[in-house]
Amino acid sequence: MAAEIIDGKAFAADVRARVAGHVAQLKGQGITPGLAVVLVGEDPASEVYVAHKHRATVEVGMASFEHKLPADTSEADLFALIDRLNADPNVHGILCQFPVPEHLSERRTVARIDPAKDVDGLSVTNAGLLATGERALVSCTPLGCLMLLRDRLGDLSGKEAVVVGRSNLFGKPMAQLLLQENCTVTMAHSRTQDLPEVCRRADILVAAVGRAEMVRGDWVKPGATVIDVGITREPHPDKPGKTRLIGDVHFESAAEAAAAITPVPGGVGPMTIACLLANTLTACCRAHGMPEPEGLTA
Ligand SMILES: NC(=O)C1=CN([C@@H]2O[C@H](COP(=O)(O)OP(=O)(O)OC[C@H]3O[C@@H](n4cnc5c(N)ncnc54)[C@H](OP(=O)(O)O)[C@@H]3O)[C@@H](O)[C@H]2O)C=CC1
Ligand SMILES: Nc1nc(=O)c2c([nH]1)NC[C@@H]1CN(c3ccc(C(=O)N[C@@H](CCC(=O)O)C(=O)O)cc3)C=[N+]21
Repeated sequence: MAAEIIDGKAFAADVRARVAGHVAQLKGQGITPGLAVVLVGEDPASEVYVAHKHRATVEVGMASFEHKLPADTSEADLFALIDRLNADPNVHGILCQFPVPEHLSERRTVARIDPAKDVDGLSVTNAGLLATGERALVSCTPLGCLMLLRDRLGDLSGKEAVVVGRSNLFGKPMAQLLLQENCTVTMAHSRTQDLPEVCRRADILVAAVGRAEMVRGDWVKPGATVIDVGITREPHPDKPGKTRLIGDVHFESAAEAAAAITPVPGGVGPMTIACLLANTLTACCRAHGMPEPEGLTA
């Protein structure tokens, strides 16, 4: 294997430590950043993520507000909670865990959240601010990927970047961030013709599709940096009853060609939660008219 493995877990720990330092300072001034996480229904995977987020929030010294609502919660009741959180000065960030039950709409839910507290960066306002190059709250996973890329490559100007996947949560904001860094950006998706050939152009290859091991080693340009965002959970081949996580990239073969690659787990995933905390800190600083934390925004 040739590639260096990008340790997202260690990098995320560093981000969280930096966030904790800022939080301690703010607390000295009587301000405690607060994050509210809303979970509707009882999806087991979501429960695990929400528990992770709660622990990480408390660990950096922030206030964590967890709101678990039953699966049959009406839109009116969900919106009433969001309205209360929007108005609560102790809450600086609001995240509604997705997916929400069928009878609710993610789009309408996101639209209800005050854009200044939209730490997922999903609102039309934040997406528009990012696209026009203005100060936004940026979706946590792309922000985490950008931090890893800057750390590894420094200046990204002129690099060929290919983003596979075009979701509002990841692909689109990732492409916007790379464009802002002066990359030449290609967005690929399910209708892209000859995806392997498109991927082979990339100095920076980012895969966020949700198809286990789709990106093969011969899709990777020698020396490229490969960021694997995809997460597929499947039964563990050796441990009955257990599951394991698989990325969108076939790790062994891609690592032969790449100069650097993120693993799954331990790559992008931990950065998502670290950046959620960073965004909450950023939203808190903005709410109080204070300077933003350096190195923790886009
Ligand atoms: N590590 C982390 O923190 C996070 C991980 N994820 C993971 O990233 C993955 C993507 O998430 P998300 O963006 O929300 O997913 P979506 O399902 O919203 O989007 C998937 C994208 O992949 C494209 N796609 C599907 N099949 C193919 C194919 N055969 N070839 C090329 N492109 C294809 C789709 O194209 P089209 O638009 O044409 O349908 C779509 O744009 C998932 O595995 C998810 O679990 C997501 C968020 C955070
Ligand atoms: N409103 C909303 N915003 C999100 O950002 C959001 C969401 N809903 N719903 C679900 C997806 C998925 N997601 C992940 C977060 C952390 C890890 C993570 O920490 N992964 C670890 C492994 C964790 C494990 O072992 O299960 C890793 O890759 O190393 C993964 C995925 C955020 N999402």
